Amino acid sequence: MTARLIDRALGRGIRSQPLKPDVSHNIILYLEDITVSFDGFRALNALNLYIEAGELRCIIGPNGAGKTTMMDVITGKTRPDAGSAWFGQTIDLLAMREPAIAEAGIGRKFQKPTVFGSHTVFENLELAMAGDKSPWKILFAKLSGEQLGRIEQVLETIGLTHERDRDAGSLSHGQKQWLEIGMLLMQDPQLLLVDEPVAGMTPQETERTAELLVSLAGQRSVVVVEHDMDFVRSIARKVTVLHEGSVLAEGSIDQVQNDQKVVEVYLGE
Ligand SMILES: Nc1ncnc2c1ncn2[C@@H]1O[C@H](COP(=O)(O)OP(=O)(O)OP(=O)(O)O)[C@@H](O)[C@H]1O
Repeated sequence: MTARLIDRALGRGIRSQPLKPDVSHNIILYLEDITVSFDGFRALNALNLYIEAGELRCIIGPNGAGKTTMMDVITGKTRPDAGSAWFGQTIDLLAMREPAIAEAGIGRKFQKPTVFGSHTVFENLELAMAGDKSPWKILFAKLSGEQLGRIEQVLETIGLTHERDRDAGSLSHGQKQWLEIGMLLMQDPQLLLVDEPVAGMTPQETERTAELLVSLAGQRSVVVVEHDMDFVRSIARKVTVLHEGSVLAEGSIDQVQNDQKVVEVYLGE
């Protein structure tokens, strides 16, 4: 068996160490010919999508284009009828369940923040570090210097250092969203999927979120699904437009906004 086949076999099988994506070809996510049908209706239709290592990609598309379904396939929530999904060169996402996919390094931020309101910002990050260990154990255990350092680093990244002792429930909507991104960062994901991050945010919060997402890319890949075109313009280098379960256009925001097919799809909404 070649090394690649052994790696692939490991991706499917029992393992003692968490898998890390092999991005030696500079691609962190491969979706190829992914089709998902719901009662005969194709939510995804032979979708092909490639995300580069360190890239910040925005996914746009009219309602029902398949954006959520695509995220569901990547995270293992929905099984496609056909196609393949690889995390780097060696990790076969379609052979894994949701927790194993998260553990391999794919984090997903849903639209609605789900922080623990009666715990402080700091404790929320501590709890996020626990993974599948008992939350009580983590809250009452003494943190190692390394763990403390990681929490402080994440607090800095999400701009909540000065709010560390505040109950998460008393944060603004934007701050809660950043805390939840911070909770995902505690698991050090290599691919972060973010669903409509600026919905309901003030203009200042939106601007801060743009800076945060831009700062996260590079060390990891970030895929953002967003309807707010001004926001997309402010962060994206490359935009993918989905329509009827396939890629309609891909390129810079100017390229896709001037693409006749894209104009027709949005005008026809
Ligand atoms: N569980 C399901 N059962 C049946 N149909 C579904 C299911 N999930 C999604 N669909 C359909 O699949 C299509 C794609 O839905 P999806 O939610 O992926 O689109 P979207 O691009 O995320 O849309 P929006 O921007 O409105 O969130 C829609 O027509 C939707 O009604």
